[in-house]
Amino acid sequence: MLVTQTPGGVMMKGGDDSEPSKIRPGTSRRVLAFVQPHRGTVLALILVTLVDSLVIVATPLVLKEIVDSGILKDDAGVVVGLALLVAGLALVGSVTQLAQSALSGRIGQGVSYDLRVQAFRHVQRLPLAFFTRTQTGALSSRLNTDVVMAQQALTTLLLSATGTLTVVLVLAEMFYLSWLVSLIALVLLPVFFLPWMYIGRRLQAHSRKQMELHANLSGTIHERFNVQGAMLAKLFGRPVEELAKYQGEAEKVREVGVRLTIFSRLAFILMALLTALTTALVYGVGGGLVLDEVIGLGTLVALATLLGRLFGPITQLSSMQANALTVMVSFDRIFELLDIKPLIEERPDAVALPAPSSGSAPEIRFEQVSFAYPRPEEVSLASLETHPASGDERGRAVPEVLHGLDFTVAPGTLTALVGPSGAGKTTLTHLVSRLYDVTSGAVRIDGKDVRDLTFDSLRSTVGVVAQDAYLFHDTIRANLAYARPEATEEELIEACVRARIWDLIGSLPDGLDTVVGDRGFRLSGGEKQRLAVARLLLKAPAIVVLDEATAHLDSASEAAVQRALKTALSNRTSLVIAHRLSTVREADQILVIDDGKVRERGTHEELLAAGGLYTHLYNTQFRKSETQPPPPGNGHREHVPPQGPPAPKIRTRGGGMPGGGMAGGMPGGGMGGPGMGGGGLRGPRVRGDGSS
Ligand SMILES: Nc1ncnc2c1ncn2[C@@H]1O[C@H](COP(=O)(O)OP(=O)(O)OP(=O)(O)O)[C@@H](O)[C@H]1O
Repeated sequence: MLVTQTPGGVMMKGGDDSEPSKIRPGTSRRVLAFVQPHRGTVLALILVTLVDSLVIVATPLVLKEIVDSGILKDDAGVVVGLALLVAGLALVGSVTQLAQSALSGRIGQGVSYDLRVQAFRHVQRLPLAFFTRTQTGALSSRLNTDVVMAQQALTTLLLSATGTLTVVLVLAEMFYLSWLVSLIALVLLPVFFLPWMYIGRRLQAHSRKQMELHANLSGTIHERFNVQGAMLAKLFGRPVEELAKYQGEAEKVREVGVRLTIFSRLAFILMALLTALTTALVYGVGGGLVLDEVIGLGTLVALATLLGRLFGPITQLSSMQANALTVMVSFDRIFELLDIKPLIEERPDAVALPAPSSGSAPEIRFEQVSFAYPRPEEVSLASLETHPASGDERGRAVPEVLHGLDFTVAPGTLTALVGPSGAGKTTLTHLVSRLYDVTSGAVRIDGKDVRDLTFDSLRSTVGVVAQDAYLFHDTIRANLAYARPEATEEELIEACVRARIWDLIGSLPDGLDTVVGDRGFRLSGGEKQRLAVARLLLKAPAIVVLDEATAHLDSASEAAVQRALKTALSNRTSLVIAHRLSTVREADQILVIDDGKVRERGTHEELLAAGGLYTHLYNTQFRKSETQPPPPGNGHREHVPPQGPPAPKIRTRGGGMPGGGMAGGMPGGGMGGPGMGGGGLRGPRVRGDGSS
């Protein structure tokens, strides 16, 4: 282990094939803070080691007495009595050794548990921007490999530190018995010490390398063999090249594994050889001293026994420095993660948003909102990015994506966002749920800046349905209950009925207990979105942010999704990134976003009449999204009522009836199916519907 002092800390290089790591100042203090809660166990470990060391030094003394006072004096009683004592000491020694392992394990595992939990809690608090830059494999390696390394090195370090006590006591006893034989016994130690140090370093470097390689392998498997990765690889991948790359990595694992085995065995052989050679030397020289009657036979036996207990702890001492540095490096890599400041935090004086009174919905207000995505160095670690932002990028100013947005979404109304790709629509919606915070200006809900609200109240007020709904690899029930764990079976079913997905779930052999597959891939796009709507309905937020699916669903599925969404949006304030004509026609307000600004605003008719960017978008995008009448439902798809002529646009106030029957959640009712107007998202609005 090469250690260099640098102005900013200590550099450690663990061998040719391991990267040098810089330990930042203050790391040892932080490591000690983690050990501090376990100081009682550390004390117990020291006490147990003391008992063990006493047993180790007592046994040779008893053996000496067996020889000198028993065997040489022909006293069978002494021989038997002392032999029983040796057996008793051996038993005590076994118990203390077991206790030593248990205690050092408890400390090491306890510290790694604290570290793991603290790191997980911290990563949970990091903003979305962190996850957009970080490679999951690198993060999981930091949370697993480094924690394991820290734990293993800390456990070994504790054992070797307490082992010092044994070395001191054994050496003291050896010199007390015969300083001459003891000196001779230690003569070979320096010869073996250097190879030992070398082997220790290689062992450590190789085991670190092996952990990194395993992390790489599991990263590759995770990326290539999740359902989306597998699909991409099947469609575009080059299996031969990919296999060759994997083989290359697996080969490195094999090579490092072989070297690890050889070096571990070498360490063992070296130690056995040293003990054997020293024993030979001690008997050779000590035997002569016995013949010359300088020392007694019992003393020689005691010395030879002590030798066997000396080299183990000495070997551990030789790797103490390396272990201490591994502890520091591993901890420091986790501290680095813990030191990323969560950009988006709940203020200490945050207030809960009062729940809207029944039948009312909150207002959303964007007040001169400008936004730039955070700079890489504010949100992530270069070492966790697959292709770390270059030094240039990390220092550079980031361009503003949204500029001075100023608009209001009135309570209970639907605002549709339209605009060219990359205009900033998704970014804008992220500011409502605080996935990002504004750079200047404010987003307010019922007059309150979202940054002043508690996370809990914001989460329960704002519900989001993304374009590609994410589902955990779990049962439908677990995925739904994620929104509201306390939901009853009846509530789950009701949400599914209202989201137009119960027909499907009810027809599955396992019903709600069906596993949806990785990321919900066993469901169609439309089914997944309806499941996401059911999840939203269970959560029952007062504000809905929705990104309409652009993917082409078949028309029956499309109709079902539209009607599910209609239920989801009724009586709620909604901000919808619109991709369908039916949605923009139904919207109370359309905001045309272009280059991060609101270019035009108004209703569908007003904007068409103005003949600006909206008219262009209408001609190029929305007209195309008009859906054809759906075919009759089948098997998995729910029944869709026959399509009538496009229904006139119906506006209702105060929960009026026409066409808005969907809000009640009854399948099949509604505004005459999907398509222009009739398939719109609007259910009955309670208030604030100000259009003609
Ligand atoms: N995480 C991010 N970090 C940095 N820039 C981003 C990030 N996400 C989006 N951008 C940039 O912000 C701008 C607005 O993107 P946004 O996704 O909001 O557009 P959009 O209008 O929703 O587009 P689309 O309709 O194609 O989804 C784009 O220039 C995009 O490249």
